[in-house]
Amino acid sequence: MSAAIVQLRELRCHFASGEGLLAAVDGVNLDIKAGEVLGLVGESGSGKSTMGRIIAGLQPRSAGDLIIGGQAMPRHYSRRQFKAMSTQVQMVFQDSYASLNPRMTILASLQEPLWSQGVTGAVARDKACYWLERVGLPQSAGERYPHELSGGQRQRIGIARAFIAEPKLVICDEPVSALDVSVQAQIINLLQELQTEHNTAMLFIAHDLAVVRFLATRTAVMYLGEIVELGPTPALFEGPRHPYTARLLAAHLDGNIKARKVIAANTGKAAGHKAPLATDSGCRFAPRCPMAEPACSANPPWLRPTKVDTEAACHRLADIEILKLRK
Ligand SMILES: Nc1ncnc2c1ncn2[C@@H]1O[C@H](COP(=O)(O)OP(=O)(O)OP(=O)(O)O)[C@@H](O)[C@H]1O
Ligand SMILES: N[C@@H](CCC(=O)N[C@@H](CS)C(=O)NCC(=O)O)C(=O)O
Repeated sequence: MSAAIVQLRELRCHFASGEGLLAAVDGVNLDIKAGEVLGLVGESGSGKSTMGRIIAGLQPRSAGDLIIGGQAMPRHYSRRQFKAMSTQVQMVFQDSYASLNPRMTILASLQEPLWSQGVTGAVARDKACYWLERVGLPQSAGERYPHELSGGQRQRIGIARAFIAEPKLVICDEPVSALDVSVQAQIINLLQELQTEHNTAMLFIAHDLAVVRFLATRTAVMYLGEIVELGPTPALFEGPRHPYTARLLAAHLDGNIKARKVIAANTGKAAGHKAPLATDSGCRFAPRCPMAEPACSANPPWLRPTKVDTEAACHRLADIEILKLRK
């Protein structure tokens, strides 16, 4: 069992909203292990980006512990603490402009993470030149500015910039969803190559379940601020135990457009489904769950081991396992 790079313990992030405190992340316990690719899926508004941003130090948490490389992280970082943390954790954003300074050349942007670690001069420049080539760009691109590159090229730079200082974890938040379909696969392949080459752990946030199934060793499913199912990707995709996971997979993987529309109409933001308030009790999925019983709305379920080596937070787990075995 490899060591955990990141440990989340009862992690919470609440935002003030008109109706009260909105629980974007609500009591998440999770380890990200060295060298693993952990997929994070769930509908829009389930708290995936917020969780990624908290781990990357871009969003303060409201409560709970964030432990990186065995060290408890503060809620608010000083400049020095942020620098130290970012040697271990880097992020690739959906919007490739987000990590690049428009006034800096590509070569300078690539060197920035090295400079902040005290690596400068020819050593930093040579490394940047190496990475430019490694992500498939011509050396001449180093002299350009972000707006002079295509979206795909810019994302390659975003990736190079995340990997250049050899972090232990790279968080990818929807890294290809803003790109042309024709370049998405190339970027996914590049991420996979680099992850394997450097044995970097990756938290991979995506709506595209097929991509997560392809890339991730383990997958976590989030629903309204909570992890409802977690486990090895093949087991989770082949034998989902949580009714929400089953529904998510059915809608996305069957390519069933009608089902997808029904789900969209019944889920999260799209349906005006209420975001969870910090005071809500019971299972968050109960109002939409075909298996729900009155008890489901009374107490919150917790993650429990299933018979297929995953964990699911569902009060009806025992019945679901029996149903699955009968099939
Ligand atoms: N800075 C903020 N202030 C107030 N509410 C926020 C803030 N950031 C996120 N939220 C809310 O927190 C919830 C979780 O948002 P988050 O972006 O983490 O979800 P997500 O699963 O990443 O969604 P998507 O897949 O659409 O990116 C949403 O209800 C969102 O509106
Ligand atoms: N003046 C440039 C130097 C850039 C540089 O070193 N470029 C690399 C490629 S990324 C190179 O080998 N250039 C060709 C050369 O120096 O002969 C800068 O620092 O911005």
